[in-house]
Amino acid sequence: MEISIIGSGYVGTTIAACFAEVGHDVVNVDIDEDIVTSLNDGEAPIHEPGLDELVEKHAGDRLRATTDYDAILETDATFLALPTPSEDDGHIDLSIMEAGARSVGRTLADKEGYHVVVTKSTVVPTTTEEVIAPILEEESGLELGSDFDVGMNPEFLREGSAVADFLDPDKVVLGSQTDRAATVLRDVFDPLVEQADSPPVIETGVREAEMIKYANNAFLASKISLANDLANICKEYDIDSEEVLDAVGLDSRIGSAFLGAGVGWGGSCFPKDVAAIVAAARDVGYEAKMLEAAVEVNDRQPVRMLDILRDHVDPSGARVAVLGLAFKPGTDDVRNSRAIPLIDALLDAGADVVGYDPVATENMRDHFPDIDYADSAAEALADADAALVVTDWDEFAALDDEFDAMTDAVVVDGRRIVSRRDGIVYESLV
Ligand SMILES: NC(=O)c1ccc[n+]([C@@H]2O[C@H](COP(=O)([O-])OP(=O)(O)OC[C@H]3O[C@@H](n4cnc5c(N)ncnc54)[C@H](O)[C@@H]3O)[C@@H](O)[C@H]2O)c1
Ligand SMILES: O=c1ccn([C@@H]2O[C@H](COP(=O)(O)OP(=O)(O)O[C@H]3O[C@H](CO)[C@@H](O)[C@H](O)[C@H]3O)[C@@H](O)[C@H]2O)c(=O)[nH]1
Repeated sequence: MEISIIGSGYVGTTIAACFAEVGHDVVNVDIDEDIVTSLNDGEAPIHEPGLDELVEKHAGDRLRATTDYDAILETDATFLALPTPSEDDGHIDLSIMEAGARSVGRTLADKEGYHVVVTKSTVVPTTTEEVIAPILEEESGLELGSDFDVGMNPEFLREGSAVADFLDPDKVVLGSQTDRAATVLRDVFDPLVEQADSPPVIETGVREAEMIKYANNAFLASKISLANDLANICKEYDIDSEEVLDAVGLDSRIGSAFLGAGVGWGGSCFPKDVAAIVAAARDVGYEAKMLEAAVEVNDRQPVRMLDILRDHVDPSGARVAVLGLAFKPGTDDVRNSRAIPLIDALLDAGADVVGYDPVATENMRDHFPDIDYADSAAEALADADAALVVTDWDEFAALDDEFDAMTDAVVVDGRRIVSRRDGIVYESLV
């Protein structure tokens, strides 16, 4: 099939390369010339394991990129993989989606034959039908339901394992309003589903597909917050929370995934998506109490971490090493990293902060240009009065003699990853 994808970031590039891998002809449309050039040169514009190989393999053949929206005219379906950030009050900001839909609509005015426009981005329920579809109709002059249809196909990939997640999904969700659109979506996903050993395919309505994505992320984020709530209780009783949560996870009704207690969830999705569905629910008259509590628990974890630090060291004037700046290991992404509220609070308290991350230092410099950055964990720890471990990079598990170079070896571990205990003041957050 001929597929066009609007937006070539984490999601757009990954799905383009993977669709090409399963045999489709794909064109990426992005407003960023550098991204387009990089893709056409066979280089992935983002860092994801396995993506470089796929882009190199298919660029110039089944995969190409352009800034020209006219490219969508030669395709059967267009996926919108554009950002859906948060407004200050947590509501979803649809301005980029609306701009993309306007460009697609204007272009489709020249389309001969049927077309399906599929929302791939995470959008609150009714957005595709009540915001995107009317823009497409207005700009194209075409009729929804006969000249074209809309669909919704939420994405569940994780950063750091995006290619593997997309090619081998737990499920595929296809939301459509008409049989004709459902057939096109099925044709797009059939080759992927076949090679992925037939994961469940959920054919549903458009707003149901939109809601499944939020329910998924809200559930996972809440599961972590519940684990953190329970782990905080364990801490007060001096009970090993890992032992408790490992045992709880063995119940097949609960499962062990996403019970990793610690300093909480960050990243480009959980915080904005939980905030967006809470705000959307409020707009339709529902107070999402559980989700509000999940956010509250998450916001409190960094505060608890600093309280533990204060039990041992006065941060004012102290040199504090922050180990781990990325929102999770395996990525250089620092969006909503738990390191950000921690560093903010340390600076407010008058600490002298030195950060270290194996790959995310340059991205964190944009947030905190004035703190020190070390080239290794050893360098960060040298002469520090305390260390906060924020990201569970494997290399932090192996730290040992490096702690001996600290002035006061106070270590507060936000991810229960450090194994050294002797000769240091070690406190786990949970
Ligand atoms: N990142 C993830 O892990 C992930 C996973 C699942 C779902 N999502 C959702 O997917 C959507 C996209 O997220 P992302 O992380 O890929 O975003 P991103 O910021 O990495 O990429 C978006 C791309 O869109 C381009 N763009 C912006 N305006 C454009 C326009 N008018 N026309 C063409 N291109 C334009 C940008 O240049 C950029 O390359 C969001 O709704 C997000 O919530 C993200
Ligand atoms: O047991 C756990 C698991 C994760 N985290 C934290 O949770 C955050 C998110 O981690 P993860 O879900 O692995 O990364 P993302 O790439 O943000 O992926 C999430 O967000 C994506 C965008 O919507 C979805 O597609 C994915 O399914 C969903 O897992 C990170 O800060 C992790 O440190 C924990 O604290 N404990």
